[in-house]
Amino acid sequence: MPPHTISFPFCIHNLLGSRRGISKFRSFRRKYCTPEARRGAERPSEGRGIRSIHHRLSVMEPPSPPPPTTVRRNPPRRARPPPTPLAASAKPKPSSLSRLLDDEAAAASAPPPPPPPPPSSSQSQQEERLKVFLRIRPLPERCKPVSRPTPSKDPRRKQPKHHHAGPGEQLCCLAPTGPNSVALTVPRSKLADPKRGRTEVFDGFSAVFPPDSTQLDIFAQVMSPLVEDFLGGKSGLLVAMGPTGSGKTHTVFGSTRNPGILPLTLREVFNAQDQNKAARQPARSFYLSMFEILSEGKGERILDLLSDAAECVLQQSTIKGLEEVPISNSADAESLVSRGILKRSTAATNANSKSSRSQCIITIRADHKSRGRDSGHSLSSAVLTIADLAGAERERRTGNQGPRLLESNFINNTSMVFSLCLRSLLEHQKNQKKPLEKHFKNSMLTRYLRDYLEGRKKMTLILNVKPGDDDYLDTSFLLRQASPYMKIKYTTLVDCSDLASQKRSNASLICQESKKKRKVHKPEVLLVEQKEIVDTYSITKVSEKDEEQPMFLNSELPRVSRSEAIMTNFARALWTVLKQYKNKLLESKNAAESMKELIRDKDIQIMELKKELEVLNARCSCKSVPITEESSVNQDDSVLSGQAVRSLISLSKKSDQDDSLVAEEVSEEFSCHVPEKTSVPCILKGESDSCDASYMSLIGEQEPCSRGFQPEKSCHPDAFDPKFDTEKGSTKVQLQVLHKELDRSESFTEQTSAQAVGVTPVSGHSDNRSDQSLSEANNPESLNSCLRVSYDTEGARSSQSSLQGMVACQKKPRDLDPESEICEKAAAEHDGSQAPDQKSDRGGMMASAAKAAKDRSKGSQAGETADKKKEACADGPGDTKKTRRKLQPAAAMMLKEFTGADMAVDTKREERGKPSSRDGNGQSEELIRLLKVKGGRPVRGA
Ligand SMILES: Nc1ncnc2c1ncn2[C@@H]1O[C@H](COP(=O)(O)OP(=O)(O)OP(=O)(O)O)[C@@H](O)[C@H]1O
Repeated sequence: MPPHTISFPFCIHNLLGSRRGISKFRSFRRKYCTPEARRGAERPSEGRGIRSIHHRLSVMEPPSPPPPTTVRRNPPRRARPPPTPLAASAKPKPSSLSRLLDDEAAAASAPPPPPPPPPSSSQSQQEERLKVFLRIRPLPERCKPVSRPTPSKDPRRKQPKHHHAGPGEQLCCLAPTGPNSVALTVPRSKLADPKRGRTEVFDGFSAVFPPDSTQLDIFAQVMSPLVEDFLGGKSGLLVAMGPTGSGKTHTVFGSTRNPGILPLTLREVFNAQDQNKAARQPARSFYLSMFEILSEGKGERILDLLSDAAECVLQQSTIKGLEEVPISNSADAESLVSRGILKRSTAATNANSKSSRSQCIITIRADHKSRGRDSGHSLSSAVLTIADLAGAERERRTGNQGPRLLESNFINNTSMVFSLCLRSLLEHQKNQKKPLEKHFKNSMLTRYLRDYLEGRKKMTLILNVKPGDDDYLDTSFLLRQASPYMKIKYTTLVDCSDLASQKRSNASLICQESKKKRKVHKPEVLLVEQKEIVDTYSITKVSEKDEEQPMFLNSELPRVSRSEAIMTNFARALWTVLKQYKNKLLESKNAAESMKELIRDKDIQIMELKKELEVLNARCSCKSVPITEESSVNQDDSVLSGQAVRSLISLSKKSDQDDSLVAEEVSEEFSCHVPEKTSVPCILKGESDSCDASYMSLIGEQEPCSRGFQPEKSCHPDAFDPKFDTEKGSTKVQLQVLHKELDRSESFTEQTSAQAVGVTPVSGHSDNRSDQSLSEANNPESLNSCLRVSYDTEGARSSQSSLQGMVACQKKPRDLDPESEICEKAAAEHDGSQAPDQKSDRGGMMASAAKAAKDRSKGSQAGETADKKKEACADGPGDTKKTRRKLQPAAAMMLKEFTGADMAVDTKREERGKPSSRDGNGQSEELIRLLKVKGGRPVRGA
């Protein structure tokens, strides 16, 4: 009995030899042991006791090693049988004879079976999957390959002993197990338990090329279908992937003696071209471009390998600045490629003596010229792309350092991004709810190959692997990574590979989608709409074509939605900016409106002032001023002015001490206008005083006329203090007075002319000397002379005698002018009371008016006087020219001087940033202007 069939307690009982144990043992043996075992157990040689146990243990077989684990990846699926109907399955099984009879009868009566339906194009397209080929590179010659025995499936079979590689030998970890599968065995050194082997079988490849495969074999199976599609107008891509030194470059470019896929493709293409020419089919023109994507430091760069031009720029999936060289035969094309290979950046690493440091991409573009010309449709061109990627590297194996290490990082990153893109596509296809991740954005290579990586164009992968034990990790990683890609389906391939037309079709989709949404968000997509109109116009033909491709449209929806989102965001941003501009416009519009209103108000004010002025003019012209002077027109100016000044000085001497002080200030101020370089400075001081007085008397005379003031109140000389101007409205009054003066001058001239013809003007004050003197002062000629004294040095010289008289008058005013005393008395009598008699003494009226003005502006005069003095003094030297000008009519000149000084003061105040008191209501300037215009009018008789 085999010992392993007996449990331990029974052995003990057997050994003990007890009856009970023996009986139990026998019953157990009868029950569980085989007859052979029973016979063996009953053998006489195998007695009882310890000796028999030892014997039994010695004959026990040694334990066999555990069977190796085999993992199958991508096993081919078997088709399930169609489910049988329940009724049929419920029937009792017929006998074999009856079955035969039934079959014969059915074959005779049944119609012939319909032929299997041919696979439709859509079905075949749906079935089309990403082709993944595997090429196993031969081991280097120095390494003698040692084949590892394939693991036996029978666990009972004795497993062969592990073969240890001798010197110069290398074990292979990868071996093809069929046309589409390989077995990857974990090397012993990598096994956690050396006694347990582990093998992975990768199945489902389009083809597995063993190490002894030739380049032609590869081309025939891998590249030929792509070339056929390309010549048929379809784009295609072949990507060579694999770890460094696995033979990617060898596979793509080959060598002179052993040309790779690219030279063979070029030969194939031009062979087909020759055949087309022979068959007189429309010829195509081909263009070749070759560039590399490399990393020098941080960023990625694109370099054209066929031209000396430096860098190219990647814009979406188009490379700007890339030269496409037209090729007419394979030899030229191959030499071009050879030159490009020489330019490609390579470096020696521990893993490969000529390791590629960049991703190299070669494109062959076929232009269908004749088709475009004849039909008038846009040209379509197919592009065949071959990409030789730089192999993933392990730092430990390559021993890279410094810039090489940076290159390694770039290469590995690009490989990873490429793999992620395919992985995402696969997962998206498995589960449509999973979005297609935008991994392509993370590298230039994937951005360029976006259409292929998102399943819109056909791609083929060729995995290059090294079979050595040392390369197990690289090989395992690549196989695990890439074997799922063969499940990627091509359901929606783009027929037309023309990038421009594809973009247009995308635009048309955006247009259609936006049109739908426009109903909902009308104002938001207003700007987008305009853009879309242009797009729609330019893509009419394409949209017609799109209607015939519902499948394509379905696949484009995610992309379109993304583009739409971008456009919507753009439109929103634009809308916000426009809103802001609109608000600004409204603000400025409101500001303009308010300004307009302000201007309108000002205009109204000006108009009112004008009207007021006209009314005053009319009133003044109605009231004729008594002019008692009969022949003073013909008298000497100096005499007249002397009389006038005399009378005024007498008035001023009658005023109180404060008034005289103010008058002194005023005289000082006016004297400041006198040029310093005058020849008679000592006289001018007194002259100016007298002139001021006369000037004030003139204005004072007019004031009751124009404003109805009481004559008793106007007898104060301060009434004509220039500082009175600072008060609001005073300017208006003064200028009105001046204006009246102008009118008076005119009327006086008229009267004078009338006197000359014998007409004596009627005046109630003709017998009054004071009035006479005032009327003399009112005379333009006398004024003229007075001003001549004040402002014109030449005039002062000419009338020196009269000035001397004026100074004398100033010294003894009371003696010289007793009339002034009377005036003063009258003023004192009527001071503070209302005496509307306009025919009363004008000197008293002036004095009272001046006093009232003085009281009003006394506080503000002190500061103002100082300012004015400064300003006037500053203007003094500049007034030299003024003093030398020709004599003008007194009123005009006075007005000019007055307004000019005011204007100067105002201008300076404005310059100092202080608002002018005269411009408090903005009317002074306008009035001055008007009066200037009025003053500039030629005075009759002047
Ligand atoms: N199938 C092959 N038959 C003969 N020699 C090969 C084969 N594959 C590769 N080789 C040789 O192996 C060496 C490395 O190959 P290759 O440069 O093509 O590797 P690679 O994958 O392009 O490496 P890398 O990614 O570093 O550029 C070359 O000398 C090449 O001749």
